[in-house]
Amino acid sequence: MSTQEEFDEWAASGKDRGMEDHHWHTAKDALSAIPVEEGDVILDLGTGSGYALRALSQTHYLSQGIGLDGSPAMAQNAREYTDAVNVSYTIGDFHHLPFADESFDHVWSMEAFFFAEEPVQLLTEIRRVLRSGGTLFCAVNFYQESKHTHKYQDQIDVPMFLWSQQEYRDLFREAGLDVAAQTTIPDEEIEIPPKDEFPTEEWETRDAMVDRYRTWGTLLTIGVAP
Ligand SMILES: C[S@@+](CC[C@H](N)C(=O)[O-])C[C@H]1O[C@@H](n2cnc3c(N)ncnc32)[C@H](O)[C@@H]1O
Repeated sequence: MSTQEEFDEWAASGKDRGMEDHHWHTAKDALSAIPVEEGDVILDLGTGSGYALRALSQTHYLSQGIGLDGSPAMAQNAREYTDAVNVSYTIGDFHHLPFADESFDHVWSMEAFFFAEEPVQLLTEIRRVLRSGGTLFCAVNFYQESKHTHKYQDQIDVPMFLWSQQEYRDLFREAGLDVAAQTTIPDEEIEIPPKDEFPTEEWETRDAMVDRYRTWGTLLTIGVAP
């Protein structure tokens, strides 16, 4: 199955909203750290339900927010979830961004990066469309150190790449971005049952669940265009 087909199915079955609810636990902290200034233009790559731009447009005066997604069904759902005039959603492949050089102040991407077939090409494209001083906020929960997320690859029919924290930093730099910061954001909202309730349907042990959500949570790597 192609990535587009997979996510078209997710959008049709309402999983886009499920992802939004779940990702919001840590996305809200990461989004609030983006140094958005009045009139900024923001790009959301692999936008899914488009919630990140909806949230930013409610708290900041954006000149424009554009969400790009490879799944037409995801982009269509995202359009239907908002009537904000300065936010739009478009279909496209994030390896070939249909935007002019230096046209964005910030790029946001959550839980989408690891679907790239050519991650360095994706980063190079992001570097190209960012203005000098512009930022990339890249949030992922599927990464090398968070070993209890590795099983996610078995639950989805498209290949995902598994980088370490160091590899994210190295590849950002290889694409011409400075690394401003890297941090992990714990998911404090997910409820973790007491020890005697394990195993659950999804988790073998309580320790595994704590490791996944509280210890490693979401990896946020922040790049800056020089
Ligand atoms: C796991 S979802 C995350 C959606 C949203 N960012 C969130 O936090 O809920 C990954 C999204 O990336 C999109 N995607 C995957 N590969 C893509 C590509 N090559 N170009 C554009 N979008 C892509 C998928 O269609 C999907 O909507």
